[in-house]
Amino acid sequence: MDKNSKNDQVKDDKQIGCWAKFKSLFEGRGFDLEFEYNNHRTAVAVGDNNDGYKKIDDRKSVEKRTVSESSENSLEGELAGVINFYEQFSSLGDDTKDDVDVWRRSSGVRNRVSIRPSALLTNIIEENGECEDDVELNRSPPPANIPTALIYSPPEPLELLCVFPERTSRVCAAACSAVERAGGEARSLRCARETLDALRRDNDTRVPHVIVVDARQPQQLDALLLARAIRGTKNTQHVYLIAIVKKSAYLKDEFGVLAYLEAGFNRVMVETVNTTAWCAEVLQARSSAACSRAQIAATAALAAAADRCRDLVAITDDQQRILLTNKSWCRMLGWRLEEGPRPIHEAAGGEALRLATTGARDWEAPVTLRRRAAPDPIMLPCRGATIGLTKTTSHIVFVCEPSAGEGDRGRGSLHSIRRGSLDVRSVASDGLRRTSLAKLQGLPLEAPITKVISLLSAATEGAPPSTVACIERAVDMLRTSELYSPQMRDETKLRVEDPIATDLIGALLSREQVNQNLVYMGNANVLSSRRSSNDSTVVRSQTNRTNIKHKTTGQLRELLDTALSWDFEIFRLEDLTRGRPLAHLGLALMGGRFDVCAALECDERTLLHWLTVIETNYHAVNTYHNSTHAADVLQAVAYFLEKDRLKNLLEPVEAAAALISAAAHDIDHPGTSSAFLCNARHPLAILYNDVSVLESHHAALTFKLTLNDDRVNIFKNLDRDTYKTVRHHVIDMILATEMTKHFEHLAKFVNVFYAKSSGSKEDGMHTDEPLSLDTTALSQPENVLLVKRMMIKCADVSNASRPQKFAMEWARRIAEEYFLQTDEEKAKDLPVVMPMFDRATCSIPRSQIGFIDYIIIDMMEAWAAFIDMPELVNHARSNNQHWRELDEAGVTTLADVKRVQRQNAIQAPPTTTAEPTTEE
Ligand SMILES: Nc1ncnc2c1ncn2[C@@H]1O[C@@H]2COP(=O)(O)O[C@H]2[C@H]1O
Repeated sequence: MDKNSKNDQVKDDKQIGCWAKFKSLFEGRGFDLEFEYNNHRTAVAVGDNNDGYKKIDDRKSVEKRTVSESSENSLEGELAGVINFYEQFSSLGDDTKDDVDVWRRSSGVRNRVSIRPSALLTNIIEENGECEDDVELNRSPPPANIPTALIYSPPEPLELLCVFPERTSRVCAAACSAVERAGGEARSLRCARETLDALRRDNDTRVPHVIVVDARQPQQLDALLLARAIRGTKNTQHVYLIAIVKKSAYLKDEFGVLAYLEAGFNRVMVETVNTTAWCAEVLQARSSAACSRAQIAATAALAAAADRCRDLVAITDDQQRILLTNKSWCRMLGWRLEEGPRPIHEAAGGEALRLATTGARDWEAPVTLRRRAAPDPIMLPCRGATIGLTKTTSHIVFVCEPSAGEGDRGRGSLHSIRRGSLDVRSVASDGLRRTSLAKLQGLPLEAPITKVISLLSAATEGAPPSTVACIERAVDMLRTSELYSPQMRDETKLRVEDPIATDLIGALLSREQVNQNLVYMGNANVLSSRRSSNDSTVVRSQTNRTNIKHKTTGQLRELLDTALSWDFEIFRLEDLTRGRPLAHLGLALMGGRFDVCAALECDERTLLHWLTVIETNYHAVNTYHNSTHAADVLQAVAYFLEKDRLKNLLEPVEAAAALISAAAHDIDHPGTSSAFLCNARHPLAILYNDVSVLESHHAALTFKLTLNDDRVNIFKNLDRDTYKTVRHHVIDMILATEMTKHFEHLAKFVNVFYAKSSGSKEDGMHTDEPLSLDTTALSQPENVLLVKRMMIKCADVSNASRPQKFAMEWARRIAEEYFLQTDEEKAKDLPVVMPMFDRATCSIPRSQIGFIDYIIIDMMEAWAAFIDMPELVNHARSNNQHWRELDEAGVTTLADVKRVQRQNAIQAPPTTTAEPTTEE
């Protein structure tokens, strides 16, 4: 074929392909069309009301082409219009390999329809919405190995359509009579127009098995043009097309058949009037057509199956260009339902792809998939296979198992988890929910835990059964929402052996002690009169109290000089300051050593006022949760801040925030627990919805008091951003003191800063392995947050890690406070949060042993190694031992403990009583 005729052919292709699409897709539907070619929008269209053809050039000029009246409704007329359009259209470029994109606007929605004019099979791709039927049938070649059951097709009466311009054609008559002899049915038509009309009309009911086209008289019937038009019509892929040619023409050109085959004919046949020959011919054609139809239907069924499965499926050609993807693939990776052929490596990588490219026939390996909406790839287990009828590969199939998804997964098996539905449609039946869920699925959101589960799931592939079982267990645990909820390591033993410890730890760690079914108490202020009322925020005026002068007597000064030692005499400070240790110690540490005033750009006077207001809002009547406890926690935080690890880590403003949090962390503590407040329906519990009641109140009141009055507002000179940062840190640290989240904070800290050093057992569940400190994670701010939380938490319960005499006094004080709560609960007929903490029966040593064993030791070990302060653990262990000895010695009640304390005091060198040093 010379270049000119080739070009003509190409042009014909375009015309026919386009025409066919016009006819089958747009006719009568009132579409507005735009064509995009080589990304150059220009073009055309069939007008809304069949008013002609428009040309819209570069979206600016609109040229209307009206089909002449005379040619309207005729095949020639329509073709003429389309040819006119295409002449202009093809002048844009001659690269016929490119798809032509047609933008179809209908009901305000723009759909892209992609047409490849030069292809025998015209692809139609709809960008929005579901594919149309013809898309399903056209889009992929049959797989190489279609199961025979799927392609079995029962014999059916033969349908023949003859297209012969000559009414009295003998060839046509012979063909028709052969069909009748074979028990089939024949129709004959005379022109292309009638043929195409009939095909469209009967498209769903009577698509013939065989169409015979008379190609002997091109002037009367352009057989090649018609063949292309037929192939461009819906549901005609399986039709067996026979071209009838003259013997002379047939014999003239040995490659002449190629033009027919390219146009869509299946066979070129020399004219014959022999009925027997025709009979054999049509029977063979029927069989071939039926087989082709069954294969196409089977392909459609397999494609539908792929679309409905939750695995992500992609099929490539031998060049690894993706030809077909299923809906899960599109949803998960953010692809459109049908994308033009694109290299798989744009979407996938990893071992699976390596195996696919090295010619493996069948493989299972992890694949990494890139999602359009998310920066990080996901790793999934993938099974793949190469398909080919012969030794050469025609297709490569990738089936990737989604990791845990929504929907109907079963529990307990990794397999079932991996099979968790990614198909959000399966979990909702109504369209609205489906849409919004589908949107959610497309959001670029993924929690790290999801990635972890994906990775773990991928790691099971090919792993030994013991490892798979271990990973399954791990994934099961990770899937629970209560990742950090406390689980006592030896709960049974604790319960059986020590109900007191169980009581205490249970109360500290769990909110379940709260009984929601209580009878309403009537009076919301159920706090006893021994505690200040906090049913409304208490902002006590400090006017009659403020004049604390930063003047200290010699003794106090001497004591404060030791403020940064771990055996700091906190109770002596309490005495020397007449129960106002916080302001003094705060001024010494925050104003002096840590220069919080410089960090916050406030003067010392403001700091002094602030400390005073904060201290005033602690309840001196509380035996434990008073300002001495606040001062003690402040002192511990200051001590920790002096450690090299933290000194080098925290900015001055962060250190200031830590000291502020420590000082204020229990402000206005009522001396009863959050559980008590919830049970009593206290206004604070109502205000904070029973969630983190006390801690929320401490944080909120701190800011309320601070911001209320310029004279105490230590934040007043901070710029907006710094204030926000400080506020964030203070709130975060105060909230971290909530004991129900104890294990959450501890586990996060340990997970981030400790690595298993060696000796890990195969099942990975062994917990007593040596941990080695790894501080590389400190470069990330969110991990520094974990450090700060851990710091205030350890400070908050550091009393058990103090030298023995301090630990004992704190234990006595907290026990007293617990007993008071129990007294009050009983008096008010409230549920008793810690029934074992009854002053008559409770063993204080045993409560301390439990507290140290279950709360203190692990945490202090982690923290002590981090800041290099072994005495934290040493003191805790020796206190534990001491309590055990006291327990064995029969020490039980408060009175017993006090007696021991007195004996110890007599044995210890006397301490001088200090003069009060503050002026009021
Ligand atoms: N030595 C101790 N013995 C028993 N419980 C304690 C001891 N020290 C602190 N706690 C508890 O630990 C809790 C930590 O947070 P709170 O300060 O709110 O309340 C504290 C007490 O309930």
